[in-house]
Amino acid sequence: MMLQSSFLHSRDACVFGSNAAQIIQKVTHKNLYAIRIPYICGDQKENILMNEKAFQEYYATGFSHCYGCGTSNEHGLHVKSYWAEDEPDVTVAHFTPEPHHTGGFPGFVYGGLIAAILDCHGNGTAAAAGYRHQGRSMDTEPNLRYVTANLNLNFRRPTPMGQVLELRARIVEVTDRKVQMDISLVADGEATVEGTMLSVLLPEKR
Ligand SMILES: CC(C)(COP(=O)(O)OP(=O)(O)OC[C@H]1O[C@@H](n2cnc3c(N)ncnc32)[C@H](O)[C@@H]1OP(=O)(O)O)[C@@H](O)C(=O)NCCC(=O)NCCSC(=O)Cc1ccccc1
Repeated sequence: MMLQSSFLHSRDACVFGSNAAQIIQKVTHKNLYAIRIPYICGDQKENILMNEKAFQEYYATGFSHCYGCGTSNEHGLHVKSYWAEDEPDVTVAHFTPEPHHTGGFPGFVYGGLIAAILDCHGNGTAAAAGYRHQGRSMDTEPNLRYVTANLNLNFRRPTPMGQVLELRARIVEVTDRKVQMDISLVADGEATVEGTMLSVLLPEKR
């Protein structure tokens, strides 16, 4: 089977065996940063993860306990963000809500959870954008730490449970201190939540 990049984007694709191995090879060879992990099924998923580090996995230990995205928080949501494959200023993360993440509206996701995961995706994106702005990779010192200064969300329609949700951020402006983004949450190919976010770089001493 020919490996097409569109294949990697196909929403419900489930890749097994040699196809998954081919994808891993391609990822390693081209050093791609964004593969849609939820579209890969089975044990091979772990192999893909090993080849690609999420923005949050670069956070310094002292900053890795965030409830939304900290790799060291065993009770956390573990949002993991990556550069999108074909859009240089766009990042993506995927999140599958658990049954207890529902809101008061049965069958739909709790809005506060949506805000939390978009917030973490936005701050991860800001960090990645900040390093890129400084022309260095995320594993170099000093660490750049961004916090939310402003988060505006419009909940356009209810977000359904029981499926992988895509979190997206588009970088609008990067300065030495701030990263402005458009953010959205996509379910079933449709944006259910859209908004903007401003992340501000914390001074090193904080
Ligand atoms: C640090 C700061 C955000 C900014 O204060 P300072 O350091 O004194 O800096 P200063 O005020 O000089 O502003 C700098 C620039 O920014 C601009 N600007 C600022 N605000 C706004 C605004 N609202 N709207 C628009 N613009 C605004 C301001 O005009 C200026 O622009 P300029 O350079 O002149 O063009 C402070 O207000 C704060 O600590 N807030 C609490 C943050 C917090 O607790 N967040 C939640 C916890 S984080 C979390 O949970 C998520 C997470 C997940 C995963 C991983 C990581 C995190």
